[in-house]
Amino acid sequence: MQTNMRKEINEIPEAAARLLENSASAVTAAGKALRERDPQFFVTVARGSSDHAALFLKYAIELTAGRPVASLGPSLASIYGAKLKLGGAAAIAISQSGKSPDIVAMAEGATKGGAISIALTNTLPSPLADACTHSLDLSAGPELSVAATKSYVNSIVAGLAVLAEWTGDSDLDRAVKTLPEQFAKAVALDWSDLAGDLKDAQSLYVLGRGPGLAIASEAALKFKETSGMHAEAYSSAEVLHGPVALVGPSFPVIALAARDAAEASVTGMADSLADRGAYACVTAAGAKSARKLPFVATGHPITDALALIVPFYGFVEAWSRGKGLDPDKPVNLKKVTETR
Ligand SMILES: O=P(O)(O)OC[C@H]1O[C@](O)(CO)[C@@H](O)[C@@H]1O
Repeated sequence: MQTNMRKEINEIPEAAARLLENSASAVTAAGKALRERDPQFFVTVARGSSDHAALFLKYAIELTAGRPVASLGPSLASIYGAKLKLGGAAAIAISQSGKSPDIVAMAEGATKGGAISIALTNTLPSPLADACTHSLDLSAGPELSVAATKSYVNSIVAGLAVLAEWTGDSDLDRAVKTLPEQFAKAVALDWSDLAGDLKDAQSLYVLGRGPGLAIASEAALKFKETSGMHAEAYSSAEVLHGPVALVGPSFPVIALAARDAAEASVTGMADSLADRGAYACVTAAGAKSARKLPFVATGHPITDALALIVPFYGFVEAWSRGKGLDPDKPVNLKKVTETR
């Protein structure tokens, strides 16, 4: 019998298509509000997979719109009661459930502080949607597996749709609209060869750059959640500032290169680690020494990174089962994590 996680990975293409269809008017409204406000900077409010979606959108906004984006620690509002001055800013709050108290408190604080605030949530109505000036229904459908998959992908698709609408970036808009078909190709990719390569590892790094770092962060979290595998995400530049000392034959590296300006540097990093005797693999056709992982080239530098998570999800779900674990029920976790 298929796990819920596997079923939900298979649903990613249709969930993205449903989101794009259902959210058209909310995307238009949020884009219009951003054009009117012309925010000089953004803040994000999110935790876990949603925070990795926020990191992806941070790079996408900075690269596309040239506005800096900062991640807020929710304790600023929920514990410290800090009053942030966010006039002239926009806030993006992301949560599948829309109800973790600290996320809601921080989103409320951002709205009260003067930000135009956009909730990206799979649950409407929800306290998070109520706390924000705008909300978008992620339309991912019920997500029963504790490990988020389709809601993570749809959080990013929703944010990119708003970004394209706000900035009038027609290339990005076209790329977002083709995502359901790109995801359908990505669902069919097979990374199962990795299982044998990683079997002796106790720990590993997932590397990326730009939007790919957000995908690497999400992949590292999923290794921990579903497979009891210690994994950390690093920028392929940051890892050189110390952490690379741990890499070796039994401390592998998975490098997630997208077809963007960072492709050569991420691939070069994977090749140089492989040349030094480490196990390294990379999503790049031009890799010389690192093992090549298959990927879908979406034709747009930002959506290209997003498509990388789909075959990874498929791999990690199977790997978890192969270890005798249930990826739907990670140890010590519940579907809705409420923090304060
Ligand atoms: O101060 P808090 O609420 O514990 O949150 C800190 C965390 O919040 C984030 O900024 C967003 O989740 C993380 O990067 C950081 O670790």
